[in-house]
Amino acid sequence: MAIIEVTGLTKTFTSRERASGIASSLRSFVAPRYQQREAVKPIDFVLEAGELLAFIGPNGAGKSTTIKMLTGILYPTAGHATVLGFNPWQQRQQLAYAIASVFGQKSQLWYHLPPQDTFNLLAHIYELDWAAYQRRRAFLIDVFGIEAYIRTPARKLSLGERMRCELAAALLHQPKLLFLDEPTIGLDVIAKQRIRDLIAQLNAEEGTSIFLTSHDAGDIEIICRRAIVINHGEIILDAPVSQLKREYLKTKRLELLLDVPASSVCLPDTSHEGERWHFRLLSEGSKESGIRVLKVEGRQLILEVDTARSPLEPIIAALLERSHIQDMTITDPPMEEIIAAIYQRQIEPQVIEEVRS
Ligand SMILES: Nc1ncnc2c1ncn2[C@@H]1O[C@H](COP(=O)(O)OP(=O)(O)OP(=O)(O)O)[C@@H](O)[C@H]1O
Repeated sequence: MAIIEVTGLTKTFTSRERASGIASSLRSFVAPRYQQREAVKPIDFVLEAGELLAFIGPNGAGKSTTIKMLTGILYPTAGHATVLGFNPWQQRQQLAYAIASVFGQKSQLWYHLPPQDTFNLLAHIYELDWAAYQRRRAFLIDVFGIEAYIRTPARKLSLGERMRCELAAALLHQPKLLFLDEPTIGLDVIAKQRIRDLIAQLNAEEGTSIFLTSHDAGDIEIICRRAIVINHGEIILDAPVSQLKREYLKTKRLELLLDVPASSVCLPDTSHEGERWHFRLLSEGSKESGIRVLKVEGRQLILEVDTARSPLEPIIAALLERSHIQDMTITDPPMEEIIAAIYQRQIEPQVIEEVRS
């Protein structure tokens, strides 16, 4: 069953051009000039019940604008959408009882109140049956492991503790659809993993559909099954996350701080391409190993590893044979790079076709 149906949904913002200087300001006051920005071009998609969707794209792509239209905060310029059978901008109040949203960058807990008081307030706002609410609250406190924090004012909680409370608060009224905007931003590795596990558990046990936006490729890989990629207001890819992983999320970035000069443990091959060198892991690596050196500076070494061709463990083991690793981080490529790769992949066949014809 489809819970979100979007056809030709469009949003164009019109804003007044601001002039600098008194004369120009006066002129623009008398004869204002407007500029238009197409934040979301006509987009179409359907989300089925129980799906875990990543709605991703670089800064300014149109993600928040789309979410705002789907939650009834913004009127679209054109197009249609139904969310759980409601027209979001005409039936915003009814829709609010069936959905929830959690923003990593914006707390929805009352800042000076302990989460427990916020929970009680939300129970009144959502007009929940008090006995059912208490059972639900006890269940969420247990699942989210937040018993120790719910009597502490939200402002005194760590970001990870607060995010768990935010999620619990959003789920009190058992929404069928949860919008998550950067739910793990600023969290450490352990806290991120905890939030991701909880979201996956929620989907598996309660069938809650997830509409997630994030710049963290880890959120997308671990939580979601399907990804819609939006850029400049247009959907450029709608594919299973497994395909995205296979084709675009296959590299990891390995940043190391060694106790010896990085150049002494790696031998740049003579066949380097521009700024990027092929990497010979002394006797073990080769050009075909799927490893690229991105930076060799002092004791810092940054590698990009195609994990489908070269697992990380032997690389780390080989480096440990030659040096002590003082610090190490393993990250996913930035979202901007993933989008650039998607574009390149889409443009290449067109270019080949154009050259052929
Ligand atoms: N109220 C507004 N008035 C004018 N332009 C706006 C308004 N809100 C958003 N925009 C513009 O619309 C475009 C899309 O913005 P949007 O916030 O949807 O992007 P986003 O994908 O959510 O980006 P981010 O990842 O940075 O949050 C941007 O160019 C932005 O400047």
